[in-house]
Amino acid sequence: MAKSAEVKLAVFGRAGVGKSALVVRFLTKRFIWEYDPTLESTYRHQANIDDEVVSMEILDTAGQEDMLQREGHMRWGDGFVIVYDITDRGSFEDVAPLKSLLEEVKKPKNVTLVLVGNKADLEHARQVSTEEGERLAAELSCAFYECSACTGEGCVSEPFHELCREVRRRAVQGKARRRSSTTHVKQAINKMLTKISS
Ligand SMILES: Nc1nc2c(ncn2[C@@H]2O[C@H](COP(=O)(O)OP(=O)(O)OP(=O)(O)O)[C@@H](O)[C@H]2O)c(=O)[nH]1
Repeated sequence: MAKSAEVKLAVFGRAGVGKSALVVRFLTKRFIWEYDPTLESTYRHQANIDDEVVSMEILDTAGQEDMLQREGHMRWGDGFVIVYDITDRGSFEDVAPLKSLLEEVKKPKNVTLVLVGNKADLEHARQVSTEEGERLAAELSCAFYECSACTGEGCVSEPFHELCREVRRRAVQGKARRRSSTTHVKQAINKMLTKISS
């Protein structure tokens, strides 16, 4: 039987960058032109990723959420998609502060994220180059994708799947570390007991 895992993903980014459009494109392979500005929505989705059945809970946050809500959503998530709009430099400038807030809320080692530049179909209106996106992702130590929720170009599924992979990798590493430190403690106690009894 295939292994299974549950992963909670939250999607952040300035209002209007296309968070809802991306999530809906990922889940349904469709694009819907107009959405009500999101209050917040949660979706469930299952995918087979590297021979593991991954159950995702995806939270599409509201670009205009307040700080308290934002921090709550950051605490909730295991992994994060930060989205900017390649035709809106301001949305790109929001990315680094979002990462810093994530690090404050989660502690740096618990922040697993991918960066997505959306609206790649609007090349004529581009304000952020692909190289700038790549550079920022390198600074933030995360994977980077450019895509279009509108046309589906740039493989919209990949950021979500890669994020699940990274969350799972880190969970497995964390478990191994905890197991090895438990083993060390057990060995130390055994040593002490051997000494006392000899
Ligand atoms: N051309 C183009 N338009 C897009 C794309 N993605 C989203 N849009 C449009 O951008 C607008 C905002 O999209 P939303 O998905 O509502 O953005 P959001 O980030 O969820 O916004 P909030 O819910 O207010 O935070 C809508 O009019 C979409 O049709 C894209 O890839 N290309």
